Amino acid sequence: MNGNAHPSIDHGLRGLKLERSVTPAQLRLTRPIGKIHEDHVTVKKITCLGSGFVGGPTSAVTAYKSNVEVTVVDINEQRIHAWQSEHLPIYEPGLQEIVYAARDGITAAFDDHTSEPLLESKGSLLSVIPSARVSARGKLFFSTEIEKAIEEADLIFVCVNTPTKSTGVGKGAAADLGFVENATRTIARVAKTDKIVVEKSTVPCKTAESIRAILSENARPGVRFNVLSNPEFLAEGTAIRDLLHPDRVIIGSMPTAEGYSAAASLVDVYSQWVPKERIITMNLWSSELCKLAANAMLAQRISSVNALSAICEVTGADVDEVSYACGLDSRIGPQMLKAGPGFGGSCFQKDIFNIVYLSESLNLNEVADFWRVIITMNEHQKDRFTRRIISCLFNNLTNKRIAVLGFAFKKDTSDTRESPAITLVSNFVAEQAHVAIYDPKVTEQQIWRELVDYGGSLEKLKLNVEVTQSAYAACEGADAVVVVTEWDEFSNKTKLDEQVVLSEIDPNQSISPKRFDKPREAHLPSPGKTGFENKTGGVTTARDFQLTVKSLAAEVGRLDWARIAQGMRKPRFVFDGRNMLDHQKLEDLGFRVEAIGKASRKAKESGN
Ligand SMILES: NC(=O)C1=CN([C@@H]2O[C@H](COP(=O)(O)OP(=O)(O)OC[C@H]3O[C@@H](n4cnc5c(N)ncnc54)[C@H](O)[C@@H]3O)[C@@H](O)[C@H]2O)C=CC1
Ligand SMILES: O=C(O)[C@H]1O[C@H](OP(=O)(O)OP(=O)(O)OC[C@H]2O[C@@H](n3ccc(=O)[nH]c3=O)[C@H](O)[C@@H]2O)[C@H](O)[C@@H](O)[C@@H]1O
Repeated sequence: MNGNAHPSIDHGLRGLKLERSVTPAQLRLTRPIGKIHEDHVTVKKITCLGSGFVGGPTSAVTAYKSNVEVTVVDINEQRIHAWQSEHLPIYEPGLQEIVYAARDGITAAFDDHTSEPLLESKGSLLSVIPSARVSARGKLFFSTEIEKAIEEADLIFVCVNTPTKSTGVGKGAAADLGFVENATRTIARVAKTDKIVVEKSTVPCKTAESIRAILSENARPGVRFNVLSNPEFLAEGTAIRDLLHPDRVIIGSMPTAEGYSAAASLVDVYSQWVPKERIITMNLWSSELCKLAANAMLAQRISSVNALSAICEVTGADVDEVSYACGLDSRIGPQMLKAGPGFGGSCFQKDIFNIVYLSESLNLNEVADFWRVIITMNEHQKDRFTRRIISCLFNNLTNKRIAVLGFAFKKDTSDTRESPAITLVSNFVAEQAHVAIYDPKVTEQQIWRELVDYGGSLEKLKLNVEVTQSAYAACEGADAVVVVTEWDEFSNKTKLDEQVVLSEIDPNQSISPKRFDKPREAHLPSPGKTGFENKTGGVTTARDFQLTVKSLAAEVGRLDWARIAQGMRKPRFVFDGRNMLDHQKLEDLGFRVEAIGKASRKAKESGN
């Protein structure tokens, strides 16, 4: 066997003809994880370094679903204290329920049939069932004692941040690996027994080589480390679902007996809740690169559809119809084709820069240019949206009040990193508008922090920006409402539409909740014939779907757009940055609606 190849991959691919008819699923099945290493350590205790958007939810689900005890530590003690409390430091649907179960032993608030948390988009079920607390202790711990937690663990997840470098060589492009290096050095210094070190943070290809070097050079005598790559693919807002039902789990190891043995130990942990055919083993460098590759490809789809949205706005084509039609091609698929104000979040931009920098370092300049255009397009989308707003508002924003609905980079998360809202608000302020911001989950402090980081002093910002506690307060007296984040509560689509969808469903049929998100009822595929798979690739039962719809129907506080209309200055503009609103209904209420990827009123009036 080739000494550099992983046997499980070689076994699978040897003799396999890669014809178009070979589906990814078939390819996966050719990599039998069961064959990897019989003789390996059974993991009893995991320590996770980093309690952020990945470390927290990943640890909670691991503790909840497996028989392993998980301790999460962080250099940010405040964050750990929040994880130990009733007010978790991040918002993610279902997270609170899973943490309460795994940390405190609470057993209620779970679906009787699936044993999964009943996910709600508003509030926590636990608030209505305080008596659900039981005395049994959970398997999830949050601690500030980093060294003790490292010492006790068999396996260590490294889930620390890897932001884009802001100074020095590679500034603005290369990943800052300082946090990974510090974490690695702490492990090397503290560990008194052998450890499996799992790189979960997203890192440039070949980082595991540096981690291995630091660990082996600094290890105490007799202590051995095994480094694995196990990138995380969860998306914020659906993190719990993604962790419970991942499309795939990737585990990269060194092509040595020790490497395979370490991989087998981690496979054992995941196989307690992930089907074996979804756990893929491969070499370390493929594993590191496939994470960057997945993000770059996903971001590329969004920039592609956003580029098309610009053409739609001028021609009168409708971007929702175009992307829906493209998504029906099974080779393209329906996900990540929603036009918007530009992608945000902590990873897409950072990881594309990462690939750009890697390509340039390898003297692959055309390759670097190819990936860089995705970011250029993203910036262009935010700029285009700003210009459209200015143009509609008679080329003048001075002293006009703009209500910005949503500040998080997407719905169902409190995360604001790289949110398009930051750029849009800053652009409006530069035009001397008065901006009123409302977001249901982002704190006022966080909004100020982002705006100050983007540029500007807090004192000056406060002259032109206010953060309100309700959407109505933000919209009162406004000249325009700009919907930036697609929070369900901003929707004016009736629950009746949802019930119609529900009534079409045969309860015995396996269907997907995703169709619920389709932009128009007329676009819904006929139930049971074509049903989309959900993001995790799994389908859910009609019963689960009905539960989802029921909990949505029970949701309180959808915006009353008639009330908003009453308080606004005329003409009343709504800029729908997410194509989430029923435009006809808004127009009936006297709004002028402009939306991404839809012909502007001006273009329509001039007959385009
Ligand atoms: N946010 C996301 O949706 C996803 C992020 N990732 C990747 O996962 C990694 C972590 O991302 P997030 O959780 O979003 O970052 P985050 O910034 O929310 O959390 C990272 C945490 O690590 C802590 N930390 C830093 N150095 C430490 C050390 N030496 N010991 C203990 N704790 C330490 C920080 O204080 C921070 O709380 C990044 O590489 C990111 O690219 C991967 C998939 C999804
Ligand atoms: O490495 C990461 O951090 C993660 O990055 C993304 O997850 P995330 O950034 O949390 O959220 P996405 O749902 O991918 O959305 C990213 C941005 O794209 C935008 N988007 C998404 C989908 C779409 O169709 N259109 C669109 O504009 C969202 O509004 C958001 O601003 C990937 O989806 C995850 O698989 C990956 O693990």
